[in-house]
Amino acid sequence: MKKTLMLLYGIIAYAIFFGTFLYAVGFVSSWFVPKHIDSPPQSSLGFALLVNAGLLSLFAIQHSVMARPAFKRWWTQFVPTPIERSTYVLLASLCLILLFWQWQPMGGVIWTVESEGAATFLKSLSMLGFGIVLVSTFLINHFDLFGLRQVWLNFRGEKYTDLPFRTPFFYKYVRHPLYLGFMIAFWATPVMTAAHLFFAIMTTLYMLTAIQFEERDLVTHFGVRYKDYKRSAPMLIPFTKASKAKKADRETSEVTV
Ligand SMILES: C[S@@+](CC[C@H](N)C(=O)[O-])C[C@H]1O[C@@H](n2cnc3c(N)ncnc32)[C@H](O)[C@@H]1O
Repeated sequence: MKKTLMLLYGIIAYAIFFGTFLYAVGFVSSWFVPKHIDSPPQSSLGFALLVNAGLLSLFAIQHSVMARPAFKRWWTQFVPTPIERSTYVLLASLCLILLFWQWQPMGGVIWTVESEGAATFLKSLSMLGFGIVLVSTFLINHFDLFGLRQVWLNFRGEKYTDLPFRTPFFYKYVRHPLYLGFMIAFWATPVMTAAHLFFAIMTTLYMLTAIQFEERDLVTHFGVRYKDYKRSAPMLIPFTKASKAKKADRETSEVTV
């Protein structure tokens, strides 16, 4: 019974996540959804900046703090391990739903691309970005990232096994294709408003920070394989050299010699 309830919880959390992801596409692209990033402004610029910064920070803190191994060790004293990831996914979705609901549009256009061809190109690029995000989750393991694998294994009475280190497809070219996909999706727009620009800057800064924490954990978890990967694949921009990692490595070996 308990296992069935956990499976149900995982499925509901996943469904809420998936709906939130679809809404996010509409929210950022100002398509189809009742409230989007550039809905008509209702408050002063100062108030809007304050509220939006708060909403984005809440998501960033939830997403980063709850993903750290130390937090997970502490938290699983209270939350059963099989539903830890589903709960993380559910809380992240709730933070995003709050953001969509309370977002304060700002008005003010920073740039507009007049050419119809260029505008279509930018819109398509943004969709491609979201596509890269979705494909990347499947390259790592979509059902594990969103908690379904954990509740399914638990339901079947099977032991959870950690995901192996993998570098399929996009991961051969960059170490963080999922974040790169989001950056493309958020920056590629024919009409860049103040609200959209603020969203793009804040989320990009957040992802650049999150990468630092994530890579520290990945080096601890995968050891030398991830260190080698940092030397061979660039962080975000394909076909650039992973020079920073090389330099850091050189400095480490100079210190240890
Ligand atoms: C939300 S995903 C983002 C992955 C990556 N930062 C990206 O942008 O594509 C985060 C999870 O992916 C896992 N992960 C990241 N790179 C990986 C790799 N090369 N092989 C296996 N798991 C990986 C980490 O354990 C982390 O829990």
